[in-house]
Amino acid sequence: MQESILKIKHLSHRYSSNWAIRDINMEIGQTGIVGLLGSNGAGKSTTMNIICGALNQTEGDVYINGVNIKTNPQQAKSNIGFLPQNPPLYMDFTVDEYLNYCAGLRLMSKDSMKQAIKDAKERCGVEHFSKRLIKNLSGGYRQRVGIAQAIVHKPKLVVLDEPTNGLDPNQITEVRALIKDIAKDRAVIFSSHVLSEVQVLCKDIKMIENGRIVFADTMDAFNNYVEPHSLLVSMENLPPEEDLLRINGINRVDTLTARQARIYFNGDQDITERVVAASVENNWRLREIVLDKTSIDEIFAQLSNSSKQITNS
Ligand SMILES: Nc1ncnc2c1ncn2[C@@H]1O[C@H](COP(=O)(O)OP(=O)(O)OP(=O)(O)O)[C@@H](O)[C@H]1O
Repeated sequence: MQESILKIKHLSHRYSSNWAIRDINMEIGQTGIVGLLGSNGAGKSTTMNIICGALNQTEGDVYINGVNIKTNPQQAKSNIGFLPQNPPLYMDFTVDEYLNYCAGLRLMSKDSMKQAIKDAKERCGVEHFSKRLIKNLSGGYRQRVGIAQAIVHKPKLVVLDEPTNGLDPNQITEVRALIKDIAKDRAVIFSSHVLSEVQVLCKDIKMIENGRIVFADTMDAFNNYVEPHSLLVSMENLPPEEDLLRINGINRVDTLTARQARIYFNGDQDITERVVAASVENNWRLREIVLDKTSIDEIFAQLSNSSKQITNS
């Protein structure tokens, strides 16, 4: 079996007296995108900084392609590309100067550097700005340059800390497409506090809250978990609860007002169609039907409270 590109064992970190992360375990494969989702202060940056060797952990181990980053940092880091939350861009460098400098830091040979920089620029769509000063690029293009420095040495693992933060909607779409593209032939782990972003990009999700992993599974499993199980209806002729309970799949009804009820169902999303059909058939005069979507804050609260520690990754 192929070695996982990233393995984290019992990772904990304490800043002075406060634990920022506690007992984090995870393992990710050689390709695909993994999303690290967490609210502000959850511990995403701390985890990523340790994975990339930018911060020395208090406890636990991180292996990059089987190599322990603490005991063998140079070899482990050769397989990592990192875009920190505040990209380390030099505003007075041109794109070419900056990427040359970064390739040098990666100890690339002069011979391989030229082609590698050309490849990274092409991949990130910045080749036409090669001679432009970074300070004269838009936010989206600066982020592309940040990603180009993270892939210039062709690492097997790319770590991106909130890569779309602060970008406008078009730039976000472009950077997401770029992330998808670079993940075709390597593993990418990126952090975000935006659930929809993780949903559109990732095959696996790790949710971190208060420094602990509270959910780790596939995106499909997560979507199942957060699927709505209740809906709100408003009807001119709201029927008695027992009539609504006769609709297949409904297991509870709370009448809220003379015209409004909350209906609980078994998770089968076709329920809305059946409610609409029953309403038409019985002249209940449906005015509104809304699925109760769980907000990201509620999901975090639920997962943190139930301490759902799934570590089957
Ligand atoms: N250098 C530091 N010294 C002391 N405490 C820190 C330091 N860096 C982070 N923390 C604390 O550690 C916890 C985790 O922070 P971290 O930056 O890892 O979270 P995050 O999920 O990346 O949040 P954000 O999205 O706001 O960056 C927070 O409580 C934060 O205040």
